[in-house]
Amino acid sequence: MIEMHDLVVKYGNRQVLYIKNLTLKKGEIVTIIGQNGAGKSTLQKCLTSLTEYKGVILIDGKSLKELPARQRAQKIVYLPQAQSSPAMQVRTLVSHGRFPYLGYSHTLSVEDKQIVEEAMKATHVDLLKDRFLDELSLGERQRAFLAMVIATGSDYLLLDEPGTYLDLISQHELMQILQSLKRAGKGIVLINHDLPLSFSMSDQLILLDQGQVLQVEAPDDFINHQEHIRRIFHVGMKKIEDPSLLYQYVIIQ
Ligand SMILES: Nc1ncnc2c1ncn2[C@@H]1O[C@H](COP(=O)(O)OP(=O)(O)OP(=O)(O)O)[C@@H](O)[C@H]1O
Repeated sequence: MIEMHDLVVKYGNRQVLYIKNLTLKKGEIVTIIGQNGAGKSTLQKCLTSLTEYKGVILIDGKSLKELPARQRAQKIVYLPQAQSSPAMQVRTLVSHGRFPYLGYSHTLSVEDKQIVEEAMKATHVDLLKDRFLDELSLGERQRAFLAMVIATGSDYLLLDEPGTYLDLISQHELMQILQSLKRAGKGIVLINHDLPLSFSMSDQLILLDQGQVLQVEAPDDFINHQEHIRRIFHVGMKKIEDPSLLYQYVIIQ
């Protein structure tokens, strides 16, 4: 479980995040929604110590600030929205996911190699493993970074718009991968601007506005209390229980 108490982030004198209390659980997909600049990425960055913060973040009962880097990396991994493309092959990038587990020799064990292979298969980059990242399409590169994140085996995966650049089929496959990681007990924390998708695949939604949590509820409860959604996004949401629909939630006027 990730617990946050009195979390404050300031850039200069400007406070961009204040969270009184918030809990994220394992075995759930939680999506952070909100307008541009609401503080979604800042919240994810705090959880991996990429941004300085005041307050308390506990990961499975241990203070994030006191967790050694290696243990932190085994617990929690963050995939930002935009990545650079280091001059390396796909297989090398994905192997980096195993770094927190390597000994002094920095060599991958048979098990590490198997985990890397499985992660590449899951995101369909196994056929691209010898290719260099800067020679890949944006969607192929995104899938390679997702494979690296999966290869970490971390308990919590923080993904900022993981579907960016993915075609429709790859997006759908990504959702299935995330659902299976959730079933395996991982805590998945997403940022997503696609409301129907966020509502359809999440156990909980966190609505952020101007750096503060306005609402934390399951999608069906958001449907029943959607004043904040309407004010912020100027649209409403509706659930349509039709099994032929890919997403059971749609945007309405
Ligand atoms: N390094 C920084 N220095 C100063 N201000 C920053 C910095 N990073 C973010 N901010 C500001 O903090 C606020 C929250 O930014 P954040 O990136 O968390 O928003 P977001 O909800 O993820 O937005 P988006 O949907 O556009 O990605 C914004 O007002 C942004 O301008």
